[in-house]
Amino acid sequence: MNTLRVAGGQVLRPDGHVTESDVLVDRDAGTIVAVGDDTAAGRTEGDGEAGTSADERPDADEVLDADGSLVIPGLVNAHTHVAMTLLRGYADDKPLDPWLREDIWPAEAELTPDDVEAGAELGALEMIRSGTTAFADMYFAMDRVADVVDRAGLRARLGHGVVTVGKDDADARADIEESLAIATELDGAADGRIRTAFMPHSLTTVGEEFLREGVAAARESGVPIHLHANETTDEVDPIVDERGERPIAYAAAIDALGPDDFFAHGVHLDASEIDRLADAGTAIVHCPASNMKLASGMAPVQRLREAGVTVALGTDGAASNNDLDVFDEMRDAAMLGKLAADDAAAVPAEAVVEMATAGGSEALGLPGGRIEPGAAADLAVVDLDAPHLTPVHDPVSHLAYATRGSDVRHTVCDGTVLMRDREVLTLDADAVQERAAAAASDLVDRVGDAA
Ligand SMILES: N[C@@H](CCSC[C@H]1O[C@@H](n2cnc3c(=O)[nH]cnc32)[C@H](O)[C@@H]1O)C(=O)O
Ligand SMILES: [Zn+2]
Repeated sequence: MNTLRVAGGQVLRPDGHVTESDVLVDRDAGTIVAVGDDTAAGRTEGDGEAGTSADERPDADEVLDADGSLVIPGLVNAHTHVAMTLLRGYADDKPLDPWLREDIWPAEAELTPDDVEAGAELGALEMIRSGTTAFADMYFAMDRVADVVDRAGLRARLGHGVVTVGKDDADARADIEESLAIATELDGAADGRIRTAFMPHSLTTVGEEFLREGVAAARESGVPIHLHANETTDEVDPIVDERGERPIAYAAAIDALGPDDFFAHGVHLDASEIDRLADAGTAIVHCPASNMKLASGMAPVQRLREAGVTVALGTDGAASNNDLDVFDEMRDAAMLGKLAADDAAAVPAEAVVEMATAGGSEALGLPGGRIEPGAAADLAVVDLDAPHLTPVHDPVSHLAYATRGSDVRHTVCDGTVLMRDREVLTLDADAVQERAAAAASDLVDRVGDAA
């Protein structure tokens, strides 16, 4: 067996407890084979090594030193538009609708596939650096994004975002076809690390007949559905006015509410919608930073979780966040969840850590999210040796409230080390940053010329 040992750290186990353990990984299979309790005998279960220091354990083909560190499942960013890193800080301080129409969509109209690739590379770099190993992406030029995911070594669920409002029937249909085609073509790419979804942008930006057609085709090929739902009152009210039903009821009526589907935001949900989501098994991806920045509102996270809805976390695009750091998202989710519930006990530390790990994997239907034998070897190793992480009364508290993405020292996905001692191995960090900055500056020039 070709092995990787993550040695000498404290490990976050699926039950939320932390133990001093090594994690042994089968690099070829990309899975965890053993998690040892470094108890009196100092042995690693299933591996039989004595409790010696990392350097003295020659049995593994590769060793990652996790001394003084916390080993956690790689984080899951369950909703983003990763190439929007190019638009980070481009347009701020506006509500969703004018922000999209006046600033973002005109800029995206000038984006080339090369730009999308440059932005996706920058996003991949940022995610690896901050311990994220899996993400869901809704954008365009997705073949380029898939290529970046493959090279970067990440895991992803990818889809082409469809918008039909303002388009004639032929263009609208072409956008739907593109999303369905991409979902078929890219599924299983990057040695199976890439899965796909049909991704209509939202229930208001895609017309009903197109939604029905696309969803029916997606169901036929077994492809899950991802869309923005109940993000703002501007989006909910017209559906209620025109149809006399809430958005989640509408989603159910067009067969878009299934157990493998995952909806972003879910800010403005009433009790009947929460029940419907729970009954259908559709997950909600909570994006607290984006919801605060665009003043969209506060998602009822505590109520969703109590109802049994799977809740994951997403950053949304870097233009509405403005970073891809899931540690920030955990803290924001906890803070905002308490404020929304008017209860400091709501959305506690364990809940946000679960949402960022197992909840994310479950929502996306991707492996990972748990450190246990047989699970995918997707890991982040957090360096606890920092003033803002001292002392360590409770590591889970630190993950939710004090850790930053820059505290991650190693990142592993599918058994491959993507970052070792803060050096990203799969991407040339300097080149990626330079290329993205140049692409963004050219883009702004082109948008200016087009205006
Ligand atoms: N094929 C579509 C592309 C849609 S991709 C997904 C879209 O979601 C947009 N987006 C980013 N953040 C948000 C958000 O918070 N809510 C709704 N849309 C967003 C993003 O800018 C992008 O235009 C077209 O022809 O325009
Ligand atoms: Zn979004």
